[in-house]
Amino acid sequence: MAHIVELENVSKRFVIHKEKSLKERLLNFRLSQSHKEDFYALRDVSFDISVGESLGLVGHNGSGKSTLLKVIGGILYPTTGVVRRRGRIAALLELGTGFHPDLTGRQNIYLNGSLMGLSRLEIEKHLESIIDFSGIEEFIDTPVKFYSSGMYVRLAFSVAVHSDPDLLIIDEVLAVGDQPFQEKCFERMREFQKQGRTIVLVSHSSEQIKSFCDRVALLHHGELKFVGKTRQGLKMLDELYAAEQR
Ligand SMILES: Nc1ncnc2c1ncn2[C@@H]1O[C@H](COP(=O)(O)OP(=O)(O)OP(=O)(O)O)[C@@H](O)[C@H]1O
Repeated sequence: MAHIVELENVSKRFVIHKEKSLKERLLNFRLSQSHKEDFYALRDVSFDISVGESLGLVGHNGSGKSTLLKVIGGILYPTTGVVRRRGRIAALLELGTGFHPDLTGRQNIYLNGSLMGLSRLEIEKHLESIIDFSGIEEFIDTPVKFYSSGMYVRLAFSVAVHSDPDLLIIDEVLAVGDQPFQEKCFERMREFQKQGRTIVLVSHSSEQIKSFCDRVALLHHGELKFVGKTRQGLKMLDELYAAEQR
């Protein structure tokens, strides 16, 4: 089957700042209070995502899921390794990504839509439908800095699904939407599945992953531990969690 994304030995390094203890400062005869350290959020991750599949990305807090989504979506460059992707991508990442706080909801539809690859004409064509799906027409001319997190997600999801993506990337964000809106989103995502589009979903809800994903990729401390059948991956995730609790 054709691949929409190929990841080859992808690593992502961040530089983190650490406070020195007083002892360390005295022993090193240095007065600076912090030092820099390399931290690998992803290590040597390789796998492919096939056209039309729904892949769940699972792992504990801090395991590298959001970082990997950003690398897949082209928002972050990998430090080493190669990412190949095809088609139009719509990414729903951390709240507020791709939005300007001082602009209104309506203005942000133009901003966000163009970031997702829509022309002004295409945005105008879908404008009413985007506003309608979001269910926040009353606040559409209010600056988004006054939006609740649920309102942000409503607008962001609506723009994303109207951008005609080949690959839809969704980080945890849907969790902040209320139950009826979440159901509406999953309904729309199921339509996407039927149309043969590809979806990558991060969720801490095993039920959501089980009911929605054909396969899962399991990250643990930045390393890919498993890619394959959803039930098997979720079982491994539980085992890793149990091992860490011991
Ligand atoms: N810009 C950054 N600078 C430094 N460290 C970062 C940066 N972004 C992420 N990290 C670190 O990389 C690690 C992985 O973060 P990431 O957000 O990808 O995890 P996650 O699996 O999505 O976690 P969660 O389930 O809690 O959302 C974490 O330790 C995080 O602190």
